[in-house]
Amino acid sequence: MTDNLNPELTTTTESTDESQLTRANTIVRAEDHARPLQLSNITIRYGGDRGGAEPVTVVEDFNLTLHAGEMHCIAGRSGSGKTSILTVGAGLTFPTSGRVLWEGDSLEQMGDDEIADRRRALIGYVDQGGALIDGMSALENVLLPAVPDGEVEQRTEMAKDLLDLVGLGRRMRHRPAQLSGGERQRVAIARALILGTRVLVVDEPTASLDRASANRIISILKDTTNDGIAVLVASHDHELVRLSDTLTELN
Ligand SMILES: Nc1ncnc2c1ncn2[C@@H]1O[C@H](COP(=O)(O)OP(=O)(O)OP(=O)(O)O)[C@@H](O)[C@H]1O
Repeated sequence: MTDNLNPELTTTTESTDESQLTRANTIVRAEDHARPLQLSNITIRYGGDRGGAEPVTVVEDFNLTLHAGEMHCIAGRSGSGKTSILTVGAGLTFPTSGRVLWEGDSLEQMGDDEIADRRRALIGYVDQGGALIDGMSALENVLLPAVPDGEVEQRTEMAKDLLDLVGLGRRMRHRPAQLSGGERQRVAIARALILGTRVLVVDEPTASLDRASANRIISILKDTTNDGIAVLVASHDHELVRLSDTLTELN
């Protein structure tokens, strides 16, 4: 794929200025663009509240630096903590201890509103199954993240381009029920890229897909990294593991 999935990214990385302005109006140093996501000494523990379920430590002292233009795969058996790490990295949940840094800034120093703003500008999250809204077309689903900022009109061409790039240019008016599992997953990936994402976080994107559909998803994720986007993916798919640039295997 030679087309650029992320025009905003090109604009910012081509600049030689030491500091750059992101959509969230935050000054980001150039070197921090190269490491959009870092997890430092992350421990995730669930339960243990008074009267609650038994405590379970899922992840202990976990470290990861995700680089721009790289696909990192978190592999491991079911229940090993892959989704837990993805949601912590995306700032959707908080670790029990440790630090999450987005472009060099620690989430500990941010309030809820700033985390939400920064997440919208930085991260596209595709959850397991890539849930879409049933009553909306593929195009409307892709444009959904642009609704809160009133940017639907301005992003419509980009949404069409993204659907083209994931091979669904002729299915824009189709609703999720009219698409296959792999096609729905591709719409979900396009939707996660619509705001000019620099980090694409994807949970088990090839689960329950046949080999051909799974390979198509993998090649879209690889193409995404060619545009400088960092991809963090949880998967036990051998082909995805093989094609990732870096790998963490959880026990
Ligand atoms: N909110 C929660 N409260 C208690 N336990 C939880 C919670 N969320 C996850 N867990 C437990 O933490 C462990 C890790 O879950 P997680 O979903 O991160 O694993 P996973 O590797 O993504 O699994 P899978 O491959 O099956 O999706 C599991 O044992 C799960 O039951």
